[in-house]
Amino acid sequence: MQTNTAARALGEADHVRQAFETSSTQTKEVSSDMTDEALFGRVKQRLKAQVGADVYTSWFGRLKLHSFSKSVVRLSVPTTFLKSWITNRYLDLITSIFQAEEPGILKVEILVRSASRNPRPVSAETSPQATEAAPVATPSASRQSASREIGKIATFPTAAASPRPSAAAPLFGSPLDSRFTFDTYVEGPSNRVALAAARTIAEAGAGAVRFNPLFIHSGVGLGKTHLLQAIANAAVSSARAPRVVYLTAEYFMWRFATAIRDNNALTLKDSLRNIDLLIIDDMQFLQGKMIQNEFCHLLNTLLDSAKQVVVAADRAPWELESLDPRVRSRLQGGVAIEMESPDYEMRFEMLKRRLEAAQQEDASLDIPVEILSHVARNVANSGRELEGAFNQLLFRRSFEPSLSIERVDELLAHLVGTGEAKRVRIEDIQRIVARHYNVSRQELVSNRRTRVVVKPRQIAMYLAKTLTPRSFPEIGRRFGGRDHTTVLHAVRKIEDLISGDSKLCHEVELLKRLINENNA
Ligand SMILES: Nc1ncnc2c1ncn2[C@@H]1O[C@H](COP(=O)(O)OP(=O)(O)OP(=O)(O)O)[C@@H](O)[C@H]1O
Repeated sequence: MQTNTAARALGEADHVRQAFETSSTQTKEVSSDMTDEALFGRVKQRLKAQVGADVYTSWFGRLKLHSFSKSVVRLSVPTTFLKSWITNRYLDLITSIFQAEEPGILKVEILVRSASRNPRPVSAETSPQATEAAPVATPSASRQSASREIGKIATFPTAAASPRPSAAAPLFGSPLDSRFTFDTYVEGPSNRVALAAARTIAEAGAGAVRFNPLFIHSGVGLGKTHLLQAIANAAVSSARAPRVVYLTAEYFMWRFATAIRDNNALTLKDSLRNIDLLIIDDMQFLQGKMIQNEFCHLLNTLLDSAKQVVVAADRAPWELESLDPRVRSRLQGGVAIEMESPDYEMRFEMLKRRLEAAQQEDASLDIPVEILSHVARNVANSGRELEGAFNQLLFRRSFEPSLSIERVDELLAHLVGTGEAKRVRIEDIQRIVARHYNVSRQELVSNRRTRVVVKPRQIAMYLAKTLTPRSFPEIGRRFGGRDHTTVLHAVRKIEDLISGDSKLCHEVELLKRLINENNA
């Protein structure tokens, strides 16, 4: 019985399995005489012919070829939103076009450009040896380096960074990084509620379920993994010794696909049902009908037997459109908490703590407080960028002992450039759209429902979603306290209109240009 199920599952989960076997799969090599760009050019032509010029311009105009290795093609786009939009709606089509052009291609991946351009710098704190000691078989390094997982040291060890394993380990799953604890987590207004919920769960005894599931969401690099691992680290080292499993969604998929292939899915399912605390990171990456089905069963079993589940993703549960509706609905049944960007005080504190940790290993290390403060003021996007800035400074100071503020600016220009000052702001979008349609910004965020205001408002919401990393609820708040479903509706409506109305499509493209120029 298990064999039959597994055989069926194997067929359905094939794409997942293949994704994780890039290094060992015997696949036909892509012909060497074919230039990658030429192939990509042909794929774009076919794609345009299939979806029409307007849709193509709206969604694929900024699609670029990132890399081409054996059977995997990686494409890049500038925003997470575009990535998820294209992945959810067009990835199958793009894959089939690539395969029609070149049958050796097994998989197409979409990456977010900024993440692939700025891999996390090698930390002074990481040891190269540790990268050799991956505790479990892992997906190929090439997949990791190309994915948004860059810098996620606590999940899959990569060549760029590796975790410091915890002394206490969870049952199985992704390794925990011992540095990701509540003690090293900086608290502030943007994460206070999430942190309180996380502490409560880590401290609760078995069965003392409070918020179930707890769903934490935020933009990239804002501390979700750190918080999730802090829960796991605290729980596994507590006297109660609950059975804890921490997994990224990708690791969950890989474990399942491997278990199905090896005919031991039942054992895996049994071991997962017998736990006290399940923590899943990067939920947005859970794919595949069969795998989602298995996840749904697991979720139901754990929730129904009052076992705690904690999930994190880069967006709210109701925005996880690629998820099976049953999974989404169970995830929505708990408590969802959004974390926002850290403020200056939090950023300064994060840098200070990093310096203190580095000084414990080398007391001679020092970075003047005015430089820390300057960096905290200017590198404003995320904890990950701050970490990159800090490592850069530490590295530089070993051979440039007296760094001036100007030199710091020079060294960190790439990070400052992506900071809040240069990021597209919702206020600018509202101002530019309002001016274009001859309405006031106040009207855009007001309750007025006349046609002359509704359409520009919907366009502004659509642009806010496509040009900024803000979530639907956050955009709703910035548009006069509207509900997230109103924003979702506006984005869908404008997308539909654009695909059938070339005049509107040009208008929106023009607005995008104006906003980007304003921001240049
Ligand atoms: N509040 C915080 N206190 C201390 N460190 C933080 C905090 N927030 C983020 N960081 C640090 O920033 C880096 C990135 O954080 P983390 O990987 O947890 O982000 P994430 O939200 O999971 O990112 P992604 O969306 O890419 O999965 C980590 O080194 C983490 O320790």
